[in-house]
Amino acid sequence: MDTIAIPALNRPVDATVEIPGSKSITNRALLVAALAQGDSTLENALFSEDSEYFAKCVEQLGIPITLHPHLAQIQVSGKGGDIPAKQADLFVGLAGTAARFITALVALGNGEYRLDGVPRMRERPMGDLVTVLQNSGITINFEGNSGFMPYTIYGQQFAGGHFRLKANQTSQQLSALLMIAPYAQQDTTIEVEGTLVSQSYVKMTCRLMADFGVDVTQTDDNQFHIKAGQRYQARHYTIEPDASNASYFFAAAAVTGGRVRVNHLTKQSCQGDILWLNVLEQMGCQVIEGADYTEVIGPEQLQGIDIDMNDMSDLVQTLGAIAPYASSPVIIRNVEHIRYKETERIRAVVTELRRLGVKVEEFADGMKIEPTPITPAAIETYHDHRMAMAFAVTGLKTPGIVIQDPGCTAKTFPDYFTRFFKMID
Ligand SMILES: O=C(O)C1=C[C@@H](OP(=O)(O)O)[C@@H](O)[C@H](O)C1
Ligand SMILES: C=C(OP(=O)(O)O)C(=O)O
Repeated sequence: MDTIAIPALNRPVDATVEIPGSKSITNRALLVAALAQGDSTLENALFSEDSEYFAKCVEQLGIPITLHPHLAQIQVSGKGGDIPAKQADLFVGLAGTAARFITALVALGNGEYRLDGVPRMRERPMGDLVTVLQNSGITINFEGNSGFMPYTIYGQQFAGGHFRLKANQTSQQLSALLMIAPYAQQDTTIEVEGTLVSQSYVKMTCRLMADFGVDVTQTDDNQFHIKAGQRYQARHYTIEPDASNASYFFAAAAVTGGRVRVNHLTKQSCQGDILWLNVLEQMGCQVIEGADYTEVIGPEQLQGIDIDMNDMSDLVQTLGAIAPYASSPVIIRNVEHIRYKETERIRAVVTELRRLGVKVEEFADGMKIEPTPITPAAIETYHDHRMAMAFAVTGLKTPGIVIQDPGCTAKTFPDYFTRFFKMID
């Protein structure tokens, strides 16, 4: 297996970086542009496994897509809600957004659509979404366990109506239903039953829908109404840099007492993970906001923090990876749902921190990390891009840290290590 050795720096980083487009915005924009009538152009789109699987699925459904990777541009020729393909065998890799959003998209078609992913994708929750589709009259055949991929959906223009949906393991199933609902046969109301995790991503969904001309009415935190007959408008759309992927670069400034500027990303971002800047401020960093950039300046000594990360759970690994360098414990709470992501993330972070000799206590919904001197080790990444990207930052302060299978960053950030090494050049 490939590995990358991270060279420890005995100086602060001092760099300005560009981060590729947001995965979450790219895949939402691909979906709504596919449903719009006519040509949309997505600028600063992400080119990575997650977005490429998504684009390929949309194309297989008969909606033309032209990829211009060198321009970071994608053109989508939307079919106004029509799904031309009557049959498709679709593969989503490990992309949770593709799995959930494409499942919902094919429910609008009139045909037979088989969906599958990598083995871990077959374990990730789909059940609450497919139950709503079944309750609306759509037939789904599961090849293995009920509620999990692989399955075949017999689409027949989603009926809409009133549904209850659980969203305590992932918010993506709610986002998926919201985005197809304008094309349902009747108005749709979705009532979230119990806890809604990752709320910031649902806000992002409503924002993208509004940007493409569709309204969602929210009567309270858990009730969403979408009028049938609304239509997305094709348009030119510029995608923000990925705030989750910017977190590693800001973290590099934080741990080395250095300075990192990320261009084209500001606190006005529609991505919940922009809250990472507040986390770093609370840990002692200085954040400078420019008109079209944000800069983080790290302190001499990071402080610990006690934080609910439910709304920014993709950052648990970033915080976990820098936590041992804080002067007091870091406590991460309310993220039980990260056990269902690319890997069982609470277990993965705890295991790898312990491999580095760090004192960590695991909770059902988080962990407590004590300030501990680190013993270098080879970090296992469990096919999870965020394990590789986050623990590379740990390696900037302790000589001898090695990242196994660095290629797993291809999921959302194929040239992460090129940019990471440029930052410390
Ligand atoms: O809707 C989205 O784009 C996402 C929602 C979050 O997932 P959960 O809702 O499963 O927490 C996040 O972890 C994922 O990276 C992207
Ligand atoms: C959880 C993630 O991805 P997804 O759920 O979209 O596969 C992620 O990118 O950290």
